[in-house]
Amino acid sequence: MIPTPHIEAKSKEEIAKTVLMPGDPLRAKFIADTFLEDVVQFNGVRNVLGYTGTYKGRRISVMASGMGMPSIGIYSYELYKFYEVENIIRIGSCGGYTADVNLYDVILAKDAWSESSYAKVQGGYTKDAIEGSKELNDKLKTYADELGIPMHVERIHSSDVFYRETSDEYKEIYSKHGCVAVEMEAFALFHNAKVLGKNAACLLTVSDNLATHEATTSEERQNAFTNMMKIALELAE
Ligand SMILES: O=P(O)(O)O[C@H]1O[C@H](CO)[C@@H](O)[C@H]1O
Ligand SMILES: O=c1cc[nH]c(=O)[nH]1
Repeated sequence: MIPTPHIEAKSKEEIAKTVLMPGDPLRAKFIADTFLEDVVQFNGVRNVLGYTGTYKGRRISVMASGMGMPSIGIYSYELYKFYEVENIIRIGSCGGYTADVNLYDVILAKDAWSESSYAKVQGGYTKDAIEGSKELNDKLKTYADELGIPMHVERIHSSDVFYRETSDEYKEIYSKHGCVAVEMEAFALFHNAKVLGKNAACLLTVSDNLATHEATTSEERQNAFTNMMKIALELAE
């Protein structure tokens, strides 16, 4: 089924086997403009921009996921299943749940904990946490070391809700479940990879902190999170 309802690339050859996936389409464009050569845009449907190019002479793609699990659920499923993509690395922003993670720190998700029904509804998976790919995570740890970029390797929270009516639940999610930060997509991405026999990882940059109330601007969230991008780009083949 190519093209798919949400991706207009006409053949699987237009997309590399490894895809970096930020939530923000303009972060995808920023990565293509800043780091890639010989860039070809393969998707513009709904302005969910996707590009393939080379990094240090090696091929890689970058495409946005949109925000939330339903959205990354669609894009990652179509990339894995119909375009035969093997590896998707989410590169997102996150909110810290503890003062131990500072603005701009990079976090590699060991696993994602969630209250979401995504995995149960999609494939009958009833546990509340899913691990990222060990193979991808080992490579990402090596690249972070080689680049001299410090990285936390921790459990994260994938939430369906950005704005909650009460503001203190994060304290229990941190103390009871061990999640050091919150984002909105990794649990669904890890689930899709698991059911389709593919690989997924998630690198995050701390954009704000619920414990300390510090925050970056929307412009910084789009353009300034380059450390996680450089680590992930090393996966180009
Ligand atoms: O910066 P991105 O990758 O979009 O990730 C985070 O930012 C969005 C919320 O502002 C959610 O998508 C969340 O997961
Ligand atoms: O999902 C997210 C992302 C960044 N910051 C948050 O508080 N939540």
